Amino acid sequence: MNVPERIAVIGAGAFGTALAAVIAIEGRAQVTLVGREAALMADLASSRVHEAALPGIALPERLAFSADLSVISKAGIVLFAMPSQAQVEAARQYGPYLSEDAVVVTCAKGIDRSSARLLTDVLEEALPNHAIAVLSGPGFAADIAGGLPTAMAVAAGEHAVAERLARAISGRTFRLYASTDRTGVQLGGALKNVLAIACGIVEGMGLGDSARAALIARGLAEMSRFVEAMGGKAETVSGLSGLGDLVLTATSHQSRNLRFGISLGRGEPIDFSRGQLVEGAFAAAVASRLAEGLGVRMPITDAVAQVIDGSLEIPTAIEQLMSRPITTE
Ligand SMILES: NC(=O)C1=CN([C@@H]2O[C@H](COP(=O)(O)OP(=O)(O)OC[C@H]3O[C@@H](n4cnc5c(N)ncnc54)[C@H](OP(=O)(O)O)[C@@H]3O)[C@@H](O)[C@H]2O)C=CC1
Ligand SMILES: O=C(CO)COP(=O)(O)O
Repeated sequence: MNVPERIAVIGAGAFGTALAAVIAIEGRAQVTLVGREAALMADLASSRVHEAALPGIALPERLAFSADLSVISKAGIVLFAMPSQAQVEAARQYGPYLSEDAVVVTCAKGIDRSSARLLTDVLEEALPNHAIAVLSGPGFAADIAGGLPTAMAVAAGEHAVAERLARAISGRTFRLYASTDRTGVQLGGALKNVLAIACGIVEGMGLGDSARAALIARGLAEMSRFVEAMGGKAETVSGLSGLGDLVLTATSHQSRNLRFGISLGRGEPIDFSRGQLVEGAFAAAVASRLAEGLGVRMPITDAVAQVIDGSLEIPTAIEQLMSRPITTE
């Protein structure tokens, strides 16, 4: 008889809670959602609803909640579901509690800003004795937790590890595809957020759906160039964590990145105090800098980075994008 996997999901925000819930509901793995606020975890255990992160969605009875870090040491699979810029700190905080053979899976969509390195690289350096994987792809936390059909990719250095993760985490409504392209899978998630901001700007300015489609197609082209230059595979970009997530995030108002772009395009003040995480606002500048160093053209990402840092006005950005030299596709 197979022993059920023990899985710890660290980070009790929208995505961590959704992942923990969708894995727990299958009953094949023992899942604990680990948050850093003991009072919240106790409340979740009794109410079975995370009103702040996933309002109105019932969390399964089988899901355990804890703020006690010792539960991490019982897990063979540990998901890091906190934002990108908190992942390095998380490795420091939770590394000492990991069991010897635990696989760590980053579920964030971004690039480490302070080091300008991939999340899997910084995690590997911080946790050298652990296999580091990445889970990314199209899927809003509310859809996943609500039991709507969703599919994502999980990539590890070794195919057997990626397959083990895909089997342990997938269920009837949430399906994972195994990959060994960690670079492609994580950059797909990081870059689609930047492109979703660009699509939001276009929507906020009322430039039309044709402009959005052009941005998606040209954005995908620059994403492919960048992923290949960083050592990933162009074919990953045409999969779930590339085209799939780009189409979702660039078109759905559920996306925080798209909504952020819409506010920029309308010239509305941006209120970060509402606690809305906009990963693309962090990734734009670092991707743009990395691309420049690699000699890769990323005009849309560059423009988003400059609009966010205030060095480029939106009308000028659009004029620049439209007046680039005529080239082949
Ligand atoms: N929401 C979604 O639909 C999806 C999100 N993602 C990705 O998942 C990541 C997280 O996003 P999301 O869940 O939406 O964000 P939220 O803002 O909803 O939640 C982030 C959570 O991370 C917690 N956190 C931050 N730092 C730490 C830490 N050091 N240790 C433990 N917990 C920590 C926060 O805790 P506290 O409240 O205590 O600050 C908060 O609960 C992002 O990279 C996002 O791109 C991926 C797919 C879908
Ligand atoms: O990554 C997501 C869906 O796949 C969530 O997108 P936002 O972070 O823009 O809300």
